[in-house]
Amino acid sequence: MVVSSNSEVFVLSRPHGTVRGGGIARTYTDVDEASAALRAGEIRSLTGAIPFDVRDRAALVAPARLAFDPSPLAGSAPLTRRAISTVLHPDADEHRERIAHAIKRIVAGDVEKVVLARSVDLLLDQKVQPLELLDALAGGNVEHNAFAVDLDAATGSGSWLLGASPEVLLRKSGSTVLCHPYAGSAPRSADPAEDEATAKRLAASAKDLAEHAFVVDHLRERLSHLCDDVDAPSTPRLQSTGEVWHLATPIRATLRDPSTTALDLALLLGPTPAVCGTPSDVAGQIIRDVEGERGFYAGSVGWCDAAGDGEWMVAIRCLELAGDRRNLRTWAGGGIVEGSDPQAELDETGFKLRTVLNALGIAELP
Ligand SMILES: C=C(O[C@H]1C=CC=C(C(=O)O)[C@@H]1O)C(=O)O
Repeated sequence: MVVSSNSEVFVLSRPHGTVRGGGIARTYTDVDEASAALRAGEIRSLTGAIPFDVRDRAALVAPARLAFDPSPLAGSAPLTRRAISTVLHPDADEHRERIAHAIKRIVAGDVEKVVLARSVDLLLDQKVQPLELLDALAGGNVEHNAFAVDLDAATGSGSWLLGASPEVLLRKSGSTVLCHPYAGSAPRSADPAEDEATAKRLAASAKDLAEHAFVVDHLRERLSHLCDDVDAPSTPRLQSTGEVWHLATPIRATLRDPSTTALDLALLLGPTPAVCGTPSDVAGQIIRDVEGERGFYAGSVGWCDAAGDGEWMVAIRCLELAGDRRNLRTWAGGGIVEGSDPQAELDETGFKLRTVLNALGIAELP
């Protein structure tokens, strides 16, 4: 489809700068078609979102303009919306049961890790505009990470995907590929001593280290198909957002063919076991059976230019804002491994949901 519009359709704010896509030269719902058009030089760049299940409709746009600003978004204070209706999918009891069942499948040897998520539908008391919410998300993130993607190419309903993901699926520049996977979580605390103790417990938690290792192993293996010198430290580092402590590993690799595009790398690497599981096919099937369609949650969001350079984030800590600008859905998931505890995993979805709720100014869910 060839369409035209002058407005902004994509913004990605990162500590090293902000990328904006404006105007629409072409839209693509098929990732392979988009990737082929980019490689054939038919389009100069691509921005947008890839769904969790790559067979679903993507929201990719060849923008009329792709602009780079060397600063992240300054961000704004949180908004002051209230939720006048809240629906949880599923409720707490059912989520614990789903986790207990997943642990049984792991013990039975069917799967090693599976990431189970739940979602929350909110109706806001007042409309919120996508770029206004983007600023609030950027303001609430310590590194000013935030993204906003117009999903209209896929949904035709004027919806947007917005979030403040800390997790870099990949950043590609020339022949260098950087990944920064996150897996393993604990809540931040307002009490500095407790916060530090929580972080230390996370860094030493055998269950979280195992959960993390599945992601690093997957990335090493997938990168080795296209890269030499895949380099990752053997022990993850602690990283924090305002709401969550995480285990994270910086990975660096060198492409054998520097013309490989960032979009093709995103398709090769994602969805990683940080959002799906191990083995990927079995975990993906369990997720589809248990949760149904995830849409763009746990897919990826990013951009790619004519040289194939670009950056893609894992689409977590995010929400889909409906065309009416008052209805939205947000998600949170957690990696389930053999040592997981259903109540602790349920609590983890609670503190991960805070990223989006804090930006909206919503204090508590029922
Ligand atoms: C799947 C999510 O987080 C992933 C990223 C970091 C830590 C995770 C964890 O500890 O389970 C998840 O793998 C989410 O926030 O919805």
